[in-house]
Amino acid sequence: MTIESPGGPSAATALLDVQRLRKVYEGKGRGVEAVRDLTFTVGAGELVCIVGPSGAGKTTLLRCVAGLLNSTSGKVVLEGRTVTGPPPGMAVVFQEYGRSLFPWMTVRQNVERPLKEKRVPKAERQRLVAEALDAVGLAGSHDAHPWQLSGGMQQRVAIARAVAYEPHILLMDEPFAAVDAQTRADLEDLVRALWKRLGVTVLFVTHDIDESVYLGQRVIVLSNSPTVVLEEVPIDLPDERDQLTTRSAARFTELRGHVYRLVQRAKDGHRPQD
Ligand SMILES: Nc1ncnc2c1ncn2[C@@H]1O[C@H](COP(=O)(O)OP(=O)(O)OP(=O)(O)O)[C@@H](O)[C@H]1O
Repeated sequence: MTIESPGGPSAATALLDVQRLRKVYEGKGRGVEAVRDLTFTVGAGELVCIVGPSGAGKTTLLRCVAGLLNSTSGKVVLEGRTVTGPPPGMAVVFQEYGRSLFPWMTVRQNVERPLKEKRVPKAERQRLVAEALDAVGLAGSHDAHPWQLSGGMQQRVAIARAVAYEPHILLMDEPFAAVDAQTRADLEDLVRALWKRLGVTVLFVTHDIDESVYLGQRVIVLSNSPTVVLEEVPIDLPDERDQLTTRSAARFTELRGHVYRLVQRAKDGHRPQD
């Protein structure tokens, strides 16, 4: 099987540029080196997935990219500016939708809240909220409260909230890990549809190899902690993807097998120079 050499834009043309990122958690007496040396770029409008074994430092990486955690060394540059706190052009969807939505607010109020903080005028806010809820298939649930919705619907609200904010880049940290398989498939297709429709750049972290190949234009495979990039795998599947045809294509199986073997080697402690 042929896998083309790593893709990815150059640092000069990248929307997101992660340079030699290192993160050591300082504990009592000793530090935990979660991320050793991560370098990669994401171009404007790309959909890139990150996979790696459990504990590989995926969440640590995403929190550094989102400006929620300071790195020990190296830097994250978004749209030409070094990230030192949550950047204005970024939205994040976390795995724990239950905790990310305010239970006392309606769906509409949850989606609207970041727009109020951004001081978007009322009429514009109403339009953005209605469009975002429509786009995720929740046009009829504006006045519901999160606790009245299923887990999958709650995650749709979290996605709508991120999309309404009109981010330049959307970070997603294992967003579908807690929903059932059928809902997960629907939400994967929703992410692809929104990405195409809105032209937003997406960085999607998952431990699910099939999901990374199905969603991504490129898959960045991380080594075991302390983490480095093991390989960047371009996903040369047709742009039109659907759960049945794409997942049963021979090329999907090849790519999935390739990423699977990389992750297995990562679990065994393989490093790029081995
Ligand atoms: N606050 C912290 N203090 C100390 N060590 C931490 C902290 N957060 C994470 N770690 C350690 O850093 C490493 C990477 O953790 P991280 O949660 O980023 O990995 P992950 O790839 O997201 O894991 P998973 O796939 O299981 O969610 C692990 O060894 C973890 O124990």
